[in-house]
Amino acid sequence: MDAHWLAMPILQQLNSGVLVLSTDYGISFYNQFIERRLGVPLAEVRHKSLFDVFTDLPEAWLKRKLDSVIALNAPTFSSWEQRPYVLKLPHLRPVTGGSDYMMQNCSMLPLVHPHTGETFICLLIEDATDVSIYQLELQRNMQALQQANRLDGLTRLYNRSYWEQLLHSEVLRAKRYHQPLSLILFDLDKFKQLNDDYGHLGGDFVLIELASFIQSLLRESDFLGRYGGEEFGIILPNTSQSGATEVAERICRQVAAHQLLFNQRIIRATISLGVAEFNPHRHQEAHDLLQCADVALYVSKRQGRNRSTSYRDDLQKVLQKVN
Ligand SMILES: Nc1nc2c(ncn2[C@@H]2O[C@H](COP(=O)(O)OP(=O)(O)OP(=O)(O)O)[C@@H](O)[C@H]2O)c(=O)[nH]1
Repeated sequence: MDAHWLAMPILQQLNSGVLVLSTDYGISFYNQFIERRLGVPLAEVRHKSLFDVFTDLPEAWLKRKLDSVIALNAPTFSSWEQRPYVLKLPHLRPVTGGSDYMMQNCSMLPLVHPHTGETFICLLIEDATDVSIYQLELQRNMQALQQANRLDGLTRLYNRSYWEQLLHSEVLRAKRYHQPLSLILFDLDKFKQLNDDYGHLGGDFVLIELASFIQSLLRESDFLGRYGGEEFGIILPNTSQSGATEVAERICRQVAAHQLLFNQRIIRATISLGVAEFNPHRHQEAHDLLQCADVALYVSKRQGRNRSTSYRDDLQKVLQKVN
């Protein structure tokens, strides 16, 4: 069977765009897929330059691509992920949730006329709008899920496992670049009593409010996380022990002065804090730093609470005295 008569109807019905160019970028043909979206009949633009008919074409990039198709006599491809579209065409969908223009995969193929030997370039335009929308939606969901996995459900601070990962990375960074790194651990004082006085909801309220209050006192480069029930940690990159001690004392004062209103009752909470600096000569890993901050926090508790203690080697002796 002679199949030539099939070509044109199929070309016109295709659910992809077909655009044929001469080597000087003149339009020789486009099918109905492109004609419908462009809104210009082919007869009006035949032989006109592609760059005069389609606005906003990436001219330099596209000319390089088209010239290479001719020079190498080999096809080339551009995906929507590299460049959202080549031809600026509407996507004809009522709702996309994304761009107003059709996302495109575009193949560029060399063609040679069988009788005249003349060379042409064919652009095959595949509508990738649906795929791009699903993919972007998927990426957004993945990011939201990843973010949710990192956060503590009650306070929306970093949860323990993610905060520990951050601490681990910061310890590696401090070791590698010889930068100071400090850690503050703090714990709400007499929180059991607070829960008894105001109920578990009152306790939760205090945790949520103090988390956001303390977050507001920190630099954006510090990492505040919920370490346990009413215990929290702050990683302070690029901060020496004296700097971290100042931060801890300021937080301690401001928390004690902060009034929380719960069910028309004023709650005053205090915290105890322990500060330690990473010491690359004595600490192997994050765990060693955590231990020092924990000892300092313990001393704050034993010495009466609502205070901050900086780690020193003789703290163990201090503890023995207090005990
Ligand atoms: N409301 C509430 N309470 C919590 C949460 N997590 C832990 N707690 C409570 O926090 C209290 C901690 O009590 P303790 O470890 O005895 O310490 P404390 O009463 O704060 O005493 P000190 O730490 O010695 O000042 C316990 O009663 C826990 O039930 C939470 O998410 N919400």
